[in-house]
Amino acid sequence: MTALPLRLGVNVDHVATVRQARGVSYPDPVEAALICAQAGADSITVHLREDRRHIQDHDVSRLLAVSKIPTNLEMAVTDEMVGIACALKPRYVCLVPEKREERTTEGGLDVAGQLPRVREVCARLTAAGIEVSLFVDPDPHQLEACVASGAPHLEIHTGRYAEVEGDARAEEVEVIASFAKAAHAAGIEVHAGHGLTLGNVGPIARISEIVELNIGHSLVGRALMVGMAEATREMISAMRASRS
Ligand SMILES: CC(=O)[C@@H](O)[C@H](O)COP(=O)(O)O
Ligand SMILES: NCC(=O)COP(=O)(O)O
Repeated sequence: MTALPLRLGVNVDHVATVRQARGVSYPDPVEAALICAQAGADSITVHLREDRRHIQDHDVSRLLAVSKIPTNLEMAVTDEMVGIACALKPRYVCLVPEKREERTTEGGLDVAGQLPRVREVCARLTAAGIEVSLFVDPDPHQLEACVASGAPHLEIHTGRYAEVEGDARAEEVEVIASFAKAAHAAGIEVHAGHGLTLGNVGPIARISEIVELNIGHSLVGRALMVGMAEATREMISAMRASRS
């Protein structure tokens, strides 16, 4: 299959993590988002966690007011978050699982285990004009449920891929590639993200059915060394080099 274009969504959560460490007003994730857009990012991801450990409600509103590229709001499947999304109307919402005590998102959303609820939330968000994505592990059982949910997009959780090495990593690429192919064949737009870095993005960027990567922690870390614009440009180059 001819490779579809590959977009970069930059997740600016951890710019806010540095700000929240001191409870001050800087660094500003919205300012970072504008720099990423200028450097070629296609969208901005922010994860409004229930515990508000990094991104705050006002960050999402300010981002939506000033960003010229789409916002992808990651959020848990709760009534509070659905209310916020329906009021703010980002272009995209990605439904993710959340545990208060976790350091980061540990797995994909169990869509199959709560299909009626996910379907109802997808319908409410869609009625508000929002395109919904589901953050899932590359498990065929979850794909069936994603199709049944009515969500037009899904994002493959690449956390396991990022954690393992050697043969296990090569196997994980196979699992992700066949899941992406099946999801694309089922008419779902396929995204991927979590734990991706300049060093490991290549094999994932090479999967032709994946059209968007959402990358945050490693890119923000790299930006401490080279700046947000350069870190964004470096990632776009690495993605394009693997795609061609
Ligand atoms: C859902 C996901 O994979 C990322 O957005 C990640 O959750 C970033 O936020 P945290 O680092 O707070 O987990
Ligand atoms: N959905 C994944 C994301 O937005 C970024 O994850 P990470 O690069 O911060 O691990």
